[in-house]
Amino acid sequence: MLEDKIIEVKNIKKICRGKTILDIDQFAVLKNKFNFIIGGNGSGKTSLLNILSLVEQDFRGEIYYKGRKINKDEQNLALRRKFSVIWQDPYLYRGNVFYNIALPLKLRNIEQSIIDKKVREMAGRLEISNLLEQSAYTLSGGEKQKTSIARALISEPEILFVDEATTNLDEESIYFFNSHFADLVTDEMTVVMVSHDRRQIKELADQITLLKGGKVKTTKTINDFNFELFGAGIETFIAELV
Ligand SMILES: Nc1ncnc2c1ncn2[C@@H]1O[C@H](COP(=O)(O)OP(=O)(O)OP(=O)(O)O)[C@@H](O)[C@H]1O
Repeated sequence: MLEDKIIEVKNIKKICRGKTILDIDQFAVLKNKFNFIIGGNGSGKTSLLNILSLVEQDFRGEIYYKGRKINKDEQNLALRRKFSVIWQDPYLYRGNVFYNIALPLKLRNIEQSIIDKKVREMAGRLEISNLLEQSAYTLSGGEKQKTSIARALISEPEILFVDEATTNLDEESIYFFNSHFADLVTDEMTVVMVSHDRRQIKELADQITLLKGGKVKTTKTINDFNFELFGAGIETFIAELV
């Protein structure tokens, strides 16, 4: 059966200062799945994530949302509000943790009593309830990342983009992220994740796309990997790729 494509790009070319950093004929994000983008340093993972999440609209080629072509010259605010991004280096705003988590709901004009309830609920799930009144600037790296995850999830995005969220975290925080992340994401959510973490890939991935030199080297669903590598195990295969 054909998988549902929620985002698709075709004939993508991204050139920076005369250097082609992305050159992709076709790539699709599968709906309600964990889509992993992997590859070595400088292979174009973040550049592709920025295009898929509409953070970057300056590129050659077409991008489609549920089969409908997106006009890159427009702001596409309504569509962007359906997306959330978790960055490698969390960017937090001046103000306390509550303010930071609540912001996406405020921007959507949600009633204050509902905001209070949702923020407390989300903070509880990420085990940062005790930090709600603390200034975001005084948080540790792990606490900052948890706050940014809470902020990304609070608006219940249709697509969650994650760019190497655990790279700067210590072992304990990585363990927390890996063991809680699948539960924080709802079944209706689509996830696009750039990651080097083999455990994450092994435990979460539905589709894996390998980039090399700005090109898609391979895209496969996890079932195809299992079929092809029966006996070898996905871990061995991923080890050779990243
Ligand atoms: N604005 C820019 N100007 C010039 N070169 C750029 C620009 N943005 C990205 N690049 C280059 O494009 C290539 C791909 O970068 P990108 O950040 O997408 O790679 P990546 O796979 O995410 O790498 P990493 O794993 O190191 O984060 C790199 O060689 C990078 O130096």
